[in-house]
Amino acid sequence: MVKETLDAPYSHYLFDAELSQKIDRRTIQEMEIDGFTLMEIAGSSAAKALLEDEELTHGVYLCGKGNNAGDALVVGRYLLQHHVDATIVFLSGSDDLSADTQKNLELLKKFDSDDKLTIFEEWGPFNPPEEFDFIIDGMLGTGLTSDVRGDYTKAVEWANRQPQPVFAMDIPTGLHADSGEIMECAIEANTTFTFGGRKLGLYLKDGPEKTGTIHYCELPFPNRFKEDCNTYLLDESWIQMTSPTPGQHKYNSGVLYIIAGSEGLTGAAIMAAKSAWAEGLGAVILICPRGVLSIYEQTLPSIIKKPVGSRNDFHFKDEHSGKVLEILSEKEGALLLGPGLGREQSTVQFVKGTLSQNNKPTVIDADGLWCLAQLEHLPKVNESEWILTPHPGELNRLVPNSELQKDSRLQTVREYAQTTGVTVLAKGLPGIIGTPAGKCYLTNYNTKYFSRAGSGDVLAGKVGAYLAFGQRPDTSCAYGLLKGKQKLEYYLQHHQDLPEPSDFI
Ligand SMILES: NC(=O)C1=CN([C@@H]2O[C@H](COP(=O)(O)OP(=O)(O)OC[C@H]3O[C@@H](n4cnc5c(N)ncnc54)[C@H](O)[C@@H]3O)[C@@H](O)[C@H]2O)[C@@H](O)CC1
Ligand SMILES: [K+]
Repeated sequence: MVKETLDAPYSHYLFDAELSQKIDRRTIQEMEIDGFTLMEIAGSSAAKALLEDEELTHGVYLCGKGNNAGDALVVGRYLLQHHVDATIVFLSGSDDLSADTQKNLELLKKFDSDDKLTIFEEWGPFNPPEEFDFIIDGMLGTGLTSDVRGDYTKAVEWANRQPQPVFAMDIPTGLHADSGEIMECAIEANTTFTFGGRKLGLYLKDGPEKTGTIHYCELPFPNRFKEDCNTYLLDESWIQMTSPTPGQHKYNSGVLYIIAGSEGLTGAAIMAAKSAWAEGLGAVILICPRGVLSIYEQTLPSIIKKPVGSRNDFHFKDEHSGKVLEILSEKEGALLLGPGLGREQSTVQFVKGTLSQNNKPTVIDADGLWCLAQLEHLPKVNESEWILTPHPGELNRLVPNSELQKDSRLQTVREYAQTTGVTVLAKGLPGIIGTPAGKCYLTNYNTKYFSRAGSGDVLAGKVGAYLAFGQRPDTSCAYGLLKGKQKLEYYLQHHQDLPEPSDFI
């Protein structure tokens, strides 16, 4: 199986406000495409999409005084040409608009030949038209620098109360473009048209609750200006999962060793093993304490079982490391360690002893992560490739001082992956993959279904399977996440109730 790379298309690059502004500036200066032209392209693409999808008759345009308002005015002009009335409300007056926005206001007035345009210079006297069928949010975009206050708050609250759909320019007003944080209040958009590059804040924290459908509109930014970007959106539009070609001998198509399970926690090992096996591996080899072997004999007929220790061993102990390393050395392949290991001190020592002499590409999940958090250093052989799959609580335990960075899970994941040289798959909304090279990939779907006990074991099994097929760590994480999404969507299409973790296998 050819190793895939995770090269996102430019449409899936995620920009923070600084990068957006920098690329705008460079395009204007070095490409000599002026800001007015960029605004024209932004607004006209949003207008075109609106005209294709909606039957519109009258819009209320809420405008600030920056370029975000300019985008809204361009939309207004195009729609006016299609006989859609416009009521414009300026929240900070129209005296000191940005230059391109001012120019667009003049232009809009010239296009109004039959009194289809009404303008309010401030919020106070604004009187909504008797009938209107949509609202355009052009109040604040990437230029938001502080909490939303005063008339802006009133306008946001008014818009959110209306039954009519709200279409946001670039990013819903009040949502921070970098963090996805709500700055006191934020527009709840039905659709967000995001220009030139998707804004990070659309996908982080409160973002997904506020944006509605995200519509990306391209601007003529040269690709080379985007190379500073190091965060990308992961979705199935650009990652086609290649299925493995089964090898001639069954061990040719991938071997995954699993070190998991202890008394009372054998379910985790069973879920992980079944999940990995379902991906079509040549062999899944479950290494277990001999005391729990009989449970697996009954439940995992297709899985090879390799017990260690005595019949009285119900969890992994320090002294099992030697035998386990011997088993691991028998075949090429990958390793998944962690689900259901338990938290005995002797297990922590076992994990340390085993990992410090293991060269296999390795996924570490659940109790495996708990054990790592008890150790002063990661017991990692220098060149070995590791994937850690923490949920938010596990991430906090793993990363020293992560309290300080609690506000930015993205930053925590990026820094941890870079400084430790491991790939991190952080579960949560969004799911984040962080690579040793400092790149991050975000998911854009709701992962709440995966937080039920058992789902993490299934995900770890999938990620381990792709690693065993020879995929790179970042690609293995992406495949695991997207496989989960596919299974979830299929389940929700065919059932009324919530999926069980086993439905993701
Ligand atoms: N060439 C460009 O720069 C392009 C910019 N575009 C649009 O322009 C936007 C960025 O424009 P700007 O940089 O002018 O910024 P904005 O239009 O987002 O807002 C900036 C203005 O809002 C004020 N402001 C900031 N925080 C506030 C708050 N909490 N309450 C009230 N007022 C506040 C600022 O003082 C400033 O006057 C993008 O989001 C995008 O919509 C697009 O037209 C594409 C091209
Ligand atoms: K906006």
